[in-house]
Amino acid sequence: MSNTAEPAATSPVADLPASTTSSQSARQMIAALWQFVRPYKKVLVGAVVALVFTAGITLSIGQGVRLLVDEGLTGDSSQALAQAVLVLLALAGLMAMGTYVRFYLVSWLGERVVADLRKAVFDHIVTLHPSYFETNRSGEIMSRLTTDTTLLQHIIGTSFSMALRSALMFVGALVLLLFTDLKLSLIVLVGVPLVLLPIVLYGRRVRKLSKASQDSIADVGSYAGEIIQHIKTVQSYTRESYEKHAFAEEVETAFKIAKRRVRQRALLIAVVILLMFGAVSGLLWVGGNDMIAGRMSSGDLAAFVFYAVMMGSAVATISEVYGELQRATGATERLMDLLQVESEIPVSTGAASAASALSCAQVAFEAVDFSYPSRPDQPAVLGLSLNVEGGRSLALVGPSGAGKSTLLELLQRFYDPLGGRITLDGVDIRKMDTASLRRQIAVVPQQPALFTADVCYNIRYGKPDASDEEVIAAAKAAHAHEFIQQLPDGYNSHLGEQGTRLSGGQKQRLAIARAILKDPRILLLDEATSALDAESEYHVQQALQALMRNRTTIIIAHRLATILHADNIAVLDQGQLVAKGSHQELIEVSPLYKRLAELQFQEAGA
Ligand SMILES: Nc1ncnc2c1ncn2[C@@H]1O[C@H](COP(=O)(O)OP(=O)(O)OP(=O)(O)O)[C@@H](O)[C@H]1O
Repeated sequence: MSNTAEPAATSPVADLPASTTSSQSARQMIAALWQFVRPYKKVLVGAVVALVFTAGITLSIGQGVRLLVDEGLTGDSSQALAQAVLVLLALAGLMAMGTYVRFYLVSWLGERVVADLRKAVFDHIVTLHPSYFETNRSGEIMSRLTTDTTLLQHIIGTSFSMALRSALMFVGALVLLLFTDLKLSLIVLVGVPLVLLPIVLYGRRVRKLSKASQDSIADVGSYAGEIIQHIKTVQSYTRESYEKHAFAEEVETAFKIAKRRVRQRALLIAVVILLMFGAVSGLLWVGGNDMIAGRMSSGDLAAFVFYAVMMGSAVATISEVYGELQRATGATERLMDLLQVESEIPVSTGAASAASALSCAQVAFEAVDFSYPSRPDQPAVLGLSLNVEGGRSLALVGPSGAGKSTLLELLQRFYDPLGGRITLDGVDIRKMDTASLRRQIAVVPQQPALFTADVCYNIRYGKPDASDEEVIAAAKAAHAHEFIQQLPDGYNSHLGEQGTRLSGGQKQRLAIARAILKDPRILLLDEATSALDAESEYHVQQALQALMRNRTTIIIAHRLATILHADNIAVLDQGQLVAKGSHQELIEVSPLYKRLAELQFQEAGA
């Protein structure tokens, strides 16, 4: 009956917004969670049996107390006392056993269900279309994976069982009270609604504040995340004290909201305690008088008070757990919402037309229109038609914001065009299986994405089952082998978070090695704009030449050398194709190209 063993009051996670609609969303929450609990029905049954068993034992302890008082303490025989104590000890032993089983099974269930839920959410997240992550802050998605699931773990592993146990205790204690003394029981029955009323009323207020509190905690988290991510910028502009100040404000706002919530909650607890002990005192007064008048034994009164306190603490526990269950409703809702987001671009449709059947890997953009979901009124690509023959290379040039990167994103189907279509060997890429389409494409981005792992892992990302020899061969072809060998642990050298321990040119060459290992039919290159030193540049160029051979290649070209080597050049401006041809042709027909080329020549000359 003690609710100190598993304190319900504070979970390590912040308060989360609770849903405003009450019992309906609670039912939905249980229905949603049930899908995850169902596979472990046996454990659940075991836990419930243990729970009922321990509740029964706890209730019978009241009878033990009665025996102890009547037979042992107020009787004369020490034999009777010994017997009563033995009965109590036996009950305690059984309870310890039952509690062990209950605690283990229930906590196991909480951990297991949350582990499954986390996996389900993550599995779903990695298949979502990229624009989802533009409209939803990554910090918020992370907090669903960690904070919301941790809260649910607490709820399933602790709060549910406490609520159920308290409900059982409440009913059991009530029945036993009625058997022990009808008049006193009626007093208790009048007292209980008095205790419940403020709980329900105040509970609502606390819930509203919880939502505000959670939102401000999320703000604090994303603020800190951003600062840590850009720590070098913060320090180089010596903005530390400004950031400290701004962060402190966020934290203080969160504190103020939390303070209001805590005050309401403290008030709630105080009122409950006051009412509960008021009721117990009333009971002792009436029952004590009955005992003095000889209408009740002292053991009966002791048992009665025992049950009344048990009932009271059951109600108190439910009041605490109630708030948590409300918060869990919010957390579950958010997780289920996330699970129900449908990817606009399915990763694998199982469609018949597999890109693996590509014959020459010819890429064509046909009257493509596109604007990003976050900027629907601003076209990023407008009526663009462009053709790249299989095995040939096309350089995209144009001022910043012309839509060059967007074309590469569309071709990888991170977004779908709003008008027109993109075809591979004449087949609309929307009709292809997305996974097999992407398997045909390798990208070497301007800022290569490296994972917090070693060199080998990062190169092998292009082909997870590649042998060590294949990895080394790819690194050699990418002109990366020499510098990798000079790293402290060669191919096993750890690269630090996002590959921070490598130079720009080295990162690029790892990305090229990764692409070589993938051995794609189509290659998308976004040349680094940052100037590499002559030697790095030479190595990167060599590596790229090797990689481009016999592959359909689209390059966002910033370097003159690349532009001159490309089979064809497309000039883009404001999402439109303004000219296409060879370098010589374009110099003559496209003033924009001429200007861009002159700038390049000047740079190259310099
Ligand atoms: N995720 C996005 N959400 C909204 N708008 C975007 C997004 N990415 C790019 N844009 C906008 O789309 C337009 C085309 O951008 P894109 O990145 O394709 O240009 P770019 O030619 O590759 O430029 P750069 O050479 O500077 O990389 C720009 O106006 C840009 O602001």
